[in-house]
Amino acid sequence: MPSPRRNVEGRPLGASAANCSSSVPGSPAHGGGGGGRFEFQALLSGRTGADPACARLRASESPVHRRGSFPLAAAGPAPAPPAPPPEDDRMTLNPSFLAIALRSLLAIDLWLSKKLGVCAGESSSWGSARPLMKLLEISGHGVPWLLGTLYCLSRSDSWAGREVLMNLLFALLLDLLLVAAMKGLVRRRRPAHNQMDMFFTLSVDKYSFPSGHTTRAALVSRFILNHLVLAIPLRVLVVLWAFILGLSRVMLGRHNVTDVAFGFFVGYMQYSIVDYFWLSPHNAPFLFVLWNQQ
Ligand SMILES: CC(C)=CCC/C(C)=C/CC/C(C)=C/CC/C(C)=C/COP(=O)(O)O
Repeated sequence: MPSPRRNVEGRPLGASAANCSSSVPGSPAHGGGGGGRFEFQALLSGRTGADPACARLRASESPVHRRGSFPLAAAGPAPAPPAPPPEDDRMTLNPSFLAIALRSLLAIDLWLSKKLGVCAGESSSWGSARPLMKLLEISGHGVPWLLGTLYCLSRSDSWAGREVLMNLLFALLLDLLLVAAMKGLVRRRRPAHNQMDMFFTLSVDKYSFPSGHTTRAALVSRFILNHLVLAIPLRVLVVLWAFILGLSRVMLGRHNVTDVAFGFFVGYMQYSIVDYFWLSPHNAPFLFVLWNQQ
């Protein structure tokens, strides 16, 4: 004897639902094999069927409604539960499409990051390039940038130079603060193939999203390009440095690709913040007077 149709929870489907001959692919009547498939197909086709009664029945089989878990094939005719309009369904189904897209992106991210992590260890395929990558790492570290800026500020004898350096210092501190906040909020672990042998880290640096080196590289390079008069080859070099530094984070196995991509975006936007709140002797005279008294 053929076994009755069952929904994904294994409960037998009511005859009324199974009999709804549907033009909607993926519906149980279409042989779609369950509410999940129907949900995805409905999402793609953007319609729930011509017959409102059938649409209501199919909607009641969708996982959204299954959560309420009322048995469709309970003995005897049960009154149909009040179903929300199909528009509501589409609104609640959309997030699962987003979840599928995000999960796929994450899977590609992890796969690509592992493939690109060719300097993650001495025995990796590009392990001999690891010392060079670590040198690049130091070139984008917060400590040399902060100490270098403070040193230049102490040696600067022009107001214009001091103004630029003061804003660079502000930019570097803002970057440290924002990246620490984001890492603490997202708490994404570094890739499994990373060796935690980084020079001078903060406690949040056990997390990887976004890459602090990359935000700094994007911020500092945009800052330099906007405030230093440089010959074209040097400008190209600055952009290349930022790009290679970002790439080296993935090659060293420190980060996934999305940490670095988002890091570039964050660093770029941080410069816009710094530019908007640009400190000058007019809007922050106390800073410049304080510095003059040193
Ligand atoms: C010197 C002044 C004015 C202030 C010091 C402020 C301070 C606490 C500086 C700490 C600098 C620091 C340790 C930065 C961490 C850099 C780092 C390892 C980031 C991680 O980068 P990621 O690309 O791996 O995310």
